[in-house]
Amino acid sequence: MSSSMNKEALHFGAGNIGRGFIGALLAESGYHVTFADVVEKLINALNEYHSYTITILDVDPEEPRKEIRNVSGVMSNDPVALNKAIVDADIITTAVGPNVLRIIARSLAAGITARRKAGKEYLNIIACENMTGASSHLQNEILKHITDEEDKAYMEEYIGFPNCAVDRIVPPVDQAALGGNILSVGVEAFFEWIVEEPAFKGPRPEIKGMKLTDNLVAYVQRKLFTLNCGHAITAYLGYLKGYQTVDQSLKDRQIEEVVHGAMLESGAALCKKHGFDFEEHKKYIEKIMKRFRNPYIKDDVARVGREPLRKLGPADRLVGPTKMCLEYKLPYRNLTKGIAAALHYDNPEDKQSVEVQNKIKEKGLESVCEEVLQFPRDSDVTKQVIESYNELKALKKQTV
Ligand SMILES: NC(=O)C1=CN([C@@H]2O[C@H](COP(=O)(O)OP(=O)(O)OC[C@H]3O[C@@H](n4cnc5c(N)ncnc54)[C@H](O)[C@@H]3O)[C@@H](O)[C@H]2O)C=CC1
Ligand SMILES: O=P(O)(O)OC[C@H]1O[C@](O)(CO)[C@@H](O)[C@@H]1O
Repeated sequence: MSSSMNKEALHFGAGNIGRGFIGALLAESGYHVTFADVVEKLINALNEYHSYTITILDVDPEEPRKEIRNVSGVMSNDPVALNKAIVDADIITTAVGPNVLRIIARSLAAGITARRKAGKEYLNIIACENMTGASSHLQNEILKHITDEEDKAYMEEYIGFPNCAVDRIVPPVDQAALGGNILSVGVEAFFEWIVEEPAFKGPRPEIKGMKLTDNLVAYVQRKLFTLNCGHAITAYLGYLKGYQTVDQSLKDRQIEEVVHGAMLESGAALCKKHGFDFEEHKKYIEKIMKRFRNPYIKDDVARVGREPLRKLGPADRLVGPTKMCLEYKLPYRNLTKGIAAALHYDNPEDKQSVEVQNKIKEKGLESVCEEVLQFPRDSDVTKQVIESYNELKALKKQTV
């Protein structure tokens, strides 16, 4: 560690979660936070103001605004400055999106070599993304760039990659309406950051709001298969019916029923798999429904539904819980409706949506179920998805 008075954190991704959640917790825990990003105006603003404002978008927040101080920025594509930040860091976190982890891995590999040469010891790198095993994935990507045996041994001994679950809704906001600047961010009051304790190397960092667990997979799946699952289904059904935001979509009883039903279905499987108490889990679902309805958060269905190809992946928020239901022979009718709605998601501004639509046109729905969802042809689950897909065609015609 640099010194107990001057702890250094490097956070990749000065976006919504970076500024509104993880970077903020690190700064509030006494770290100087360097944000690495590719957006020059964000980095310039961080280096000009060294602070920014967080507004809590919620009913009666205890503290409506917070000033986050002791922050700066570095361009992620400036190898010299970034390398120095990696060498100086006591902790590194990311919130860049799962697809970008592969890109930052090269710089992290170079930084790890530089740390070894500088005689630095323990470092933990925590990827805070909506993805199961994001830090392990980053570790594998970094290892692809580490060829020197000494570096490999050093990484094994000194660099930890604890996986985590991150939960806080941080949508893009109208920064002018918040009375702020380009760095201003609006967040819901709720947050949960749960990190895999056994994977840390060296002393555990003390970070306000970070909870440690030795059963991380259970918490990642609980969050991904409940909050993100329900959120995605709301977004895809909402888009199909012509709604703009999550809260508008949930005022539609038809949508609300499917979303709630899907979360109960995934919940039954999660309780079987991980031993959560079902009554407690139902309360968790109700709290999430309340968070989705937060009138102060205008979350665009296009943001929540972004990148449907990723969201339709076999371990992700829609297919993942459906497979879990299949494993325990539990019903999954609402989940397949959600999958079908995602397969209908036709937004020309979203590259992955265009890709999915083209695949369906070129190869047919059944092949897409096999290739993307990895459901066997002729299986009951594929039949249910196709049936729901055809039912939703009618819904599409009665757009509001
Ligand atoms: N916004 C939310 O409510 C939540 C998001 N997440 C997850 O957090 C991650 C980030 O999401 P958001 O903050 O919403 O996205 P965002 O788009 O607001 O932020 C991502 C940031 O990463 C930056 N970036 C892209 N390439 C980069 C690179 N090579 N080096 C450094 N920075 C780079 C972008 O310029 C952007 O500022 C995603 O994995 C998301 O699933 C998780 C929980 C909540
Ligand atoms: O960030 P992703 O994985 O694209 O998905 C969006 C989801 O992530 C969140 O931004 C945070 O969990 C939710 O608001 C939403 O369900």
